[in-house]
Amino acid sequence: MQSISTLRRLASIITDSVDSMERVYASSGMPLPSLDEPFNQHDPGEALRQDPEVSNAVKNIMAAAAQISATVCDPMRLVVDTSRAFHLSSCLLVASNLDVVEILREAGPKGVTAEDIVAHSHVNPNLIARILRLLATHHIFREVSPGVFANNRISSTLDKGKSSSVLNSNRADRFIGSSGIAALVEQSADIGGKSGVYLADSVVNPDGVLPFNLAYRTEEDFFAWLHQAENSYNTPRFGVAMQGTAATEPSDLIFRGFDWGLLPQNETIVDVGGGIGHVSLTIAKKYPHLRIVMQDLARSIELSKGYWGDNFPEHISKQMPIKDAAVFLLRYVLHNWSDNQAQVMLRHLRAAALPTTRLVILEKIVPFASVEDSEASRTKDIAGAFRPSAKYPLLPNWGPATADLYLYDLTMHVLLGGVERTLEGFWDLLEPSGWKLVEVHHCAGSQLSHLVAIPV
Ligand SMILES: C[S@@+](CC[C@H](N)C(=O)[O-])C[C@H]1O[C@@H](n2cnc3c(N)ncnc32)[C@H](O)[C@@H]1O
Repeated sequence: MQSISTLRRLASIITDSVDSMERVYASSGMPLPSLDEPFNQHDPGEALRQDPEVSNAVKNIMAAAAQISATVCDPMRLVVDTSRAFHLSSCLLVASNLDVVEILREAGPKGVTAEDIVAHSHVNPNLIARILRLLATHHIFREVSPGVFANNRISSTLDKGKSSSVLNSNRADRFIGSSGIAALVEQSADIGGKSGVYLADSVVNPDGVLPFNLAYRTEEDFFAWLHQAENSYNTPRFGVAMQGTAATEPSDLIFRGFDWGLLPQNETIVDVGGGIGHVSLTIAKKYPHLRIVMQDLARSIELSKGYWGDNFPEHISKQMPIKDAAVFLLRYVLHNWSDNQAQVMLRHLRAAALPTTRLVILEKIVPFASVEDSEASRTKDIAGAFRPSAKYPLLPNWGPATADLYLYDLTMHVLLGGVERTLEGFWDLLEPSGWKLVEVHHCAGSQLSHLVAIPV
């Protein structure tokens, strides 16, 4: 009985959420983007997903739909299907590697046969059809008629924006100028995927060797390995993949927390581990009165000079002082490292900080999958820290609607021994390193938060 009443409550969460989405879309005079049409990032209907009412409804629908499926399914089948979920990741990698999305874009909505998709390669068309069918079954691509495939809203996000012939003739530059989603997907499914299958071996490894090191038979850490000369394809792909992480976020996310505009003329922002510098470039374009200093490994700095040269040539910093920093910006940096390693870095930054320096961390803050007693937490007095949980019977963290947090967490672990932290985890990291967490900004429509710390 209880299961049926829970099922009804979940179903009504979905109905109520669809009603509120309908209201917002109708009052904005926009249709909801169709699953069957290619994704258009300039469609105002896509931007409307950032509306707080819509983003809340989306989370509720995703969480309730997944919970209904888990409630009604054959549990043995669900657990066996989950053990084979890695096929989805590797099929996505095949589709992206072979530029299937661009070939399908050129073919249009009627689609194209698997034979035509691989006409210029030695790839087996039957196998490609099976690979695309698995993806289409999960709403990535459409099988418009038997053996004929077309893009849909999900698959087309992989579009690198070039013709298939250009992509085919210059593989080295295939990600340059793209949104970064294909690079992110390939980095995740390729190096992340190969590493991930070693998790079980690594967990019981007596020397604690990480999955990445087992998979790639190397003793170097992921970044040192990535920057080796023989990985010249993977290094720029990683840089563009980081841009892809920004493409999955609201485009103004960097301006939805710490107020960069309050920094006086010529103040310095040090983009620590800034990669190609796509985040600080966004800040520099809006606030050209600020100085940006990039700090990263030599090869990343080289790539960042090319990227800034193309996008904002007059603003490239030629020097690397960090003693006068107004802000140390760390986006997706601390999560790469274990607590011990991250504390070493934070202590170095503390030693270089002025009393007025701010540490601005952009990372995901991981909630528990259970109810949290926020009043009992030592982080309860931090301004902006409170974040609501989903209401029963939904999982408090909205279940699979926030799965990216936990997928990132394990990605960081398998590659680097890194970790996505809870808010208390950040507190415990910062406090012994000489920093006090004073503000948190959770951003609507995003899992990425701004955490602001001051030197103590
Ligand atoms: C996950 S990426 C984040 C890049 C960028 N902050 C962003 O948000 O797109 C981590 C960055 O840390 C850099 N990194 C790794 N080890 C480093 C080191 N020892 N010194 C400086 N940077 C390092 C990597 O090259 C990479 O660009």
